[in-house]
Amino acid sequence: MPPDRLQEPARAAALACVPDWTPVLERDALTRAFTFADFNEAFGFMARVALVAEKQDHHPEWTNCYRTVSVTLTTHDAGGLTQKDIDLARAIDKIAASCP
Ligand SMILES: C[C@H](O)[C@H](O)[C@H]1CNC2=NC(N)=NC(=O)C2=N1
Repeated sequence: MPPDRLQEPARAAALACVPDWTPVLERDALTRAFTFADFNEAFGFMARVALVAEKQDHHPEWTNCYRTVSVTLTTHDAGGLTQKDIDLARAIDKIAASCP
């Protein structure tokens, strides 16, 4: 059973928890870019996020160009944003905050 898409007013409250992420309205997704000191740090971030994504069974759409990792989150099974995206975004923010 896919999780329910976030609807107002819960959607606004959920988005307030991830203020550094930008809504992608045409996809009902969230996106954020992270830039690190070098490629090694960027890849280390990705490795840590990958483990959390697997644990949450919720996976990012992402690209990496040298020091930058661009992450987009949406719930494919639901066709839009769910609480799983918010939870993963917050986990990703914590990982990024702990990187040098
Ligand atoms: C079978 C497995 O639980 C599902 O395919 C999970 C895997 N990871 C996922 N990740 C994301 N972003 N959206 C999903 O709907 C999703 N579904």
